[in-house]
Amino acid sequence: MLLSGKTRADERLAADVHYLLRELSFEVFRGDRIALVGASGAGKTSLLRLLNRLSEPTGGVIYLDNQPLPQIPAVALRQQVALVLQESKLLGMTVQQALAYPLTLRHLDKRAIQDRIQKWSDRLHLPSDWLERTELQLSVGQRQWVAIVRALVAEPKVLLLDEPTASLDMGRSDLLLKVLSDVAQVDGTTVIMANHQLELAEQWCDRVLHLEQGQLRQDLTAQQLDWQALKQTLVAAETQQSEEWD
Ligand SMILES: Nc1ncnc2c1ncn2[C@@H]1O[C@H](COP(=O)(O)OP(=O)(O)OP(=O)(O)O)[C@@H](O)[C@H]1O
Repeated sequence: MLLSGKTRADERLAADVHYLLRELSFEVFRGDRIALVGASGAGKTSLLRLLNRLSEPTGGVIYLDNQPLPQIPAVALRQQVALVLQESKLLGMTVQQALAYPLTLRHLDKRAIQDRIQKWSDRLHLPSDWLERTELQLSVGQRQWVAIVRALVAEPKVLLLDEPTASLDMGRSDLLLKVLSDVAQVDGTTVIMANHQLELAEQWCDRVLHLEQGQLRQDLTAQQLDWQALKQTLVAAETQQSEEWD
């Protein structure tokens, strides 16, 4: 997957236009485990939304396997690039229906759908008594877990996660990071995870994209990155923001 080109301000409009993301250019590869980090408001969610075409860029092009995203039909794109947002909805479906939905869109037969759901429910220790529940009968963390299972059931090429551990307890966070490592290393899935919890990012990722005010400040391997300096930069940016908000 490649995001290239520059979202440049039209000079006439420059004074009026505020770009959420600017001059971003990077390429990600099969099996990458990428932590997307940055202070609150840096543009992490906006970038994830662009990568699965929930939003459109005002300039520049995003490619998946050399194909510009707008040339890929929406259903085909969503099968290849799955996004788990911070607050996921099951859209009135039961958990079972929500897990089956992306697979029915692919016209898999009932048996194959059930096998796939069973496989990922086992890998992610999804309790079977959740399957008949609706989102009203799930806690925020449980809903988040179902959304993660739903994304994995689809077995996408690229998995995008926005703060997936924010509502999870430590046991589930650890299990998630282990499964995400496995899908990247064994299945070749590219995983991009926005995460405020740097200690989790550090133990899991092999590469870091650091956004600052909508621009890519660092694109480094986990080994190259100075984690202590990154932490200080993020704390300073968030302190400055909270002073501005007060
Ligand atoms: N729909 C929108 N319209 C206008 N501005 C928006 C919209 N969505 C987000 N923003 C602004 O874009 C900037 C980036 O927001 P974004 O949610 O991408 O940041 P983030 O890095 O994910 O933050 P957080 O860590 O708090 O989730 C912020 O200044 C935000 O206020």
